[in-house]
Amino acid sequence: MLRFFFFFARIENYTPDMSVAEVDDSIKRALQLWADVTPLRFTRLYRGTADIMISFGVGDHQDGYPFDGPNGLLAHAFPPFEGIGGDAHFDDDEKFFYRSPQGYNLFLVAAHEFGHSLGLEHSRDPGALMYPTYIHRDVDTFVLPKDDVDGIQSLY
Ligand SMILES: CNC(=O)[C@@H](NC(=O)[C@H](CC(C)C)CN(O)C=O)C(C)(C)C
Ligand SMILES: [Ca+2]
Ligand SMILES: [Zn+2]
Ligand SMILES: [Zn+2]
Repeated sequence: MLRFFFFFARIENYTPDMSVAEVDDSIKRALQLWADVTPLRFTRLYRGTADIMISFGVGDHQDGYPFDGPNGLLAHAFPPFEGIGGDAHFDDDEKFFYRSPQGYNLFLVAAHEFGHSLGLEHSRDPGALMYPTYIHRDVDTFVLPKDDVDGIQSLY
């Protein structure tokens, strides 16, 4: 019998770095990466409280984990549990890109954060998405590395 894990996600605000459509598509594809290899299913909410509340903020944004200005920390997310659990915050002092050979790609950053939102810790494999340091990759050819597939499938 097929069993699914349903998560709700809501984009609370937007970065000025990209168009709304580009942010929406980046987030959608970052969630789809994980759904493609698990019985996870994501539904977008436009109001109210979702499991994964997605927002952009700068400096102290009232969760006890202030951002640090340009570069350094790019984003953070909380492991799944009630309240702030699952939420993903992006440092809007960064310039996020939709598709470009350099800079911080929102899809890649978001995919990493959602790994945390779903319960994954960091990986020691430098090829893994869950490696603690941002590594730029070509988003057109990006597929979820095996280390990450194994990790998420060990949870769901
Ligand atoms: C360019 N700056 C970096 O590589 C920084 N790493 C990050 O901002 C991590 C997110 C990336 C991997 C998307 C933070 N993290 O783990 C969130 O879950 C530092 C290594 C400087 C901390
Ligand atoms: Ca920063
Ligand atoms: Zn935060
Ligand atoms: Zn991380």
